[in-house]
Amino acid sequence: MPGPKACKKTRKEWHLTHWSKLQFPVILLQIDDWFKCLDGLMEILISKKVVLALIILAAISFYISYTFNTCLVSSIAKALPKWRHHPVVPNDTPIIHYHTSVRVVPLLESNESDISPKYKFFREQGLRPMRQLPSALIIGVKKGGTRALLEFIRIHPDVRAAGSEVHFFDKNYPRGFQWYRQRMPPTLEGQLTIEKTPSYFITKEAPRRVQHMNPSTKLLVVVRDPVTRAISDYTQAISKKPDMKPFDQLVFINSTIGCIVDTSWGPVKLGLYSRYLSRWLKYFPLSQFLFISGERLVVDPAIELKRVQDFLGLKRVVSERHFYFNSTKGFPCLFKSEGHSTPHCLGKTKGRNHPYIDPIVIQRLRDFYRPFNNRFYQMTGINFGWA
Ligand SMILES: Nc1ncnc2c1ncn2[C@@H]1O[C@H](COP(=O)(O)OS(=O)(=O)O)[C@@H](OP(=O)(O)O)[C@H]1O
Repeated sequence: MPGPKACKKTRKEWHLTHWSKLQFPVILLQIDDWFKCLDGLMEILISKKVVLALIILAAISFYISYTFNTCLVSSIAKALPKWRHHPVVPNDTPIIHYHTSVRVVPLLESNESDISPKYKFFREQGLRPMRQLPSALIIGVKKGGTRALLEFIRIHPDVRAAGSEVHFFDKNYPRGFQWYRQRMPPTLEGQLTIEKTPSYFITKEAPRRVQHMNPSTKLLVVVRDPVTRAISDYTQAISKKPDMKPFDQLVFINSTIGCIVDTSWGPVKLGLYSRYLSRWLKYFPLSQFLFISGERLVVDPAIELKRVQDFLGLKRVVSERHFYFNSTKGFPCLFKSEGHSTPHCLGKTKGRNHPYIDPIVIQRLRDFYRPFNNRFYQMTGINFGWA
């Protein structure tokens, strides 16, 4: 049995005594013996050479990890500005759906603002809607029934419309066509984009500008008896400015009832349809216009919608079954539409009560408009029957 001095032997001796004991009969090995020899083992491990080797090893591994991280950070930094300078995904970038727990969100262009069911449907089908410039415009006339027409035609599954008036061809033209296109809803191939801004009809530059966008643009004009149109226009104006003078004072020069009609007053001037139309006809053939009767749109919307669908080359989808007459409102309303799944009418700014106007004033206005109306009937080939 080795005594306490056994492990104070030289390393050579230790190898001789203990390694030989490991390789040969284990019986010879005594637990006591091993405890005492641990000291010897430690002595070897903490010898100077081992410590030096460990320091070198640590230094090498630190250098490798530092170099790797620096390269990684610099390559990310190089890539970042590219994302910043190209914020818009081209329109033909496919929308990818991954069925994993990670939600993939289109990084650069978001169509999330358009939450209409038609749009959601496209996305669910993996289709790629794109924004297009309108191929049809409701250009007028103000207070003719343009909102009703837009809301009725957009029930059609192949029609998508800009919700609010964009005023591109009158006020926003300097912003450019790219800006205009971005205001349009996304559509699929075969779907038609439509926009309505009634002031286009009376804007001098609009015909040339629309032609510049697309000479085959289809133009829809909802017209209404210019006398009731003028009263409707006045009703809207006084609702915003209650201290306005009465209609019969504004409609005549010098406020003298029955005297000369003031054609410089907006509500009167806008009813001179033939004048405005002749401007448009310098840029577009008559075949590119569809004139819709504002009166018939109230009495029988389905008939007018049939004409509109035919003119736009659409399947006849919108029909009688989409409308009901709301006797409280006094106007046709919709059972459902793009934005509502329940029956609803147009807003309360549509179908306002008109103020009482002296019948003499009305007759005077009718006489005034007659020659202009006849001219308009001749130009369009349609007798709208305004008395
Ligand atoms: N279904 C239905 N519901 C409500 N109102 C209807 C409808 N169909 C046509 N109209 C008539 O539309 C008139 C408003 O015309 P616009 O939408 O062209 O007005 S605007 O120029 O956009 O302000 C509006 O004019 P007012 O009656 O003077 O308010 C209505 O007569």
